[in-house]
Amino acid sequence: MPKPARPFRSVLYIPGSKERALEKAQGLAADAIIFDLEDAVAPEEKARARAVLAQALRADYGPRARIVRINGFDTGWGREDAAVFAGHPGVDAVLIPKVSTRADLDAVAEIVPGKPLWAMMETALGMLNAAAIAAHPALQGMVMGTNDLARELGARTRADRLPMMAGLGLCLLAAKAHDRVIVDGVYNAFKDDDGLRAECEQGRDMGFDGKTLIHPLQLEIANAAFAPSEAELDLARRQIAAFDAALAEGQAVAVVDGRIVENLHIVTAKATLARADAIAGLVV
Ligand SMILES: CC(C)(COP(=O)(O)OP(=O)(O)OC[C@H]1O[C@@H](n2cnc3c(N)ncnc32)[C@H](O)[C@@H]1OP(=O)(O)O)[C@@H](O)C(=O)NCCC(=O)NCCSC(=O)C[C@H](O)C(=O)O
Ligand SMILES: [Mg+2]
Repeated sequence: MPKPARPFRSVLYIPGSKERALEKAQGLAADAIIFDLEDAVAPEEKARARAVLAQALRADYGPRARIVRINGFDTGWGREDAAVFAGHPGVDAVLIPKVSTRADLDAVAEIVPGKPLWAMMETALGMLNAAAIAAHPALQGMVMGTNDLARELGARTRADRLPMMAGLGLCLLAAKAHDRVIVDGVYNAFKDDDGLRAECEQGRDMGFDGKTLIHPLQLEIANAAFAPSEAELDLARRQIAAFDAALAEGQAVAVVDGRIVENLHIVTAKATLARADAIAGLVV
């Protein structure tokens, strides 16, 4: 499934059972919303949340991408979740939790034919199978589930996320190799702005498209971190101008700010400008 050109800087989870939050999200500056039926919904609330969400998704969420996280097929709810949202016009994609193998995607694709699939990458086996998962023809995006991954690894929370690096790296490589969207895991301390900012910057440096979030307070920081900065845009424009001038003189290399600029840097520069245009095109 080709990667959409739209931005995914901020991807906000909303429990499918919380009517007030579902309504509030129609006015929030999130690039995408994950409507959650899995971990954020208590077992006794699962059936009600499914019905509430099916109704809520008839509302206008504007340009925000609408992704429904269903329960796993190893639970009593997953298949019914998939069936209810398969043909729902308010659903852009279905997110499958704890994807470990390509067969996990096949099972859901059978019930939601034609709907783009997203995969929660949060099991040790999923990390090892990331390339095969990313190659699935129905897959559009990957979401890091760093809480579940930490649990499986028995890892401790560290500000530098060292225990996560192998998994994050494997999934990034897989997503990039197959041109899929990939968004980073959540930052649990939702009132800690400095911690969130640092983790967003780290994710941006690594190449993630954006970050999953759990609270509206986190939107502004993620939107800023995953958008090109003014300095990046200025550099991109100057690189393109300098390279065009070099080409006009029969040269394949220009120099900007003491660094060489070749065709491959122009690809990045143009992608930076395109990302800014896509963000500007969002009216939220
Ligand atoms: C974390 C929360 C439980 C906090 O809830 P609450 O105490 O109600 O927050 P506030 O009072 O500060 O809320 C202020 C207003 O904002 C709205 N709100 C809160 N959260 C959201 C949200 N996520 N989306 C939209 N709107 C939201 C409230 O309704 C208030 O509105 P108003 O009444 O107008 O003032 C809560 O934020 C929450 O439930 N967050 C989501 C938790 C969640 O989805 N968890 C599951 C995903 S994380 C995960 O599973 C990752 C992965 O799988 C892994 O393994 O890592
Ligand atoms: Mg999880």
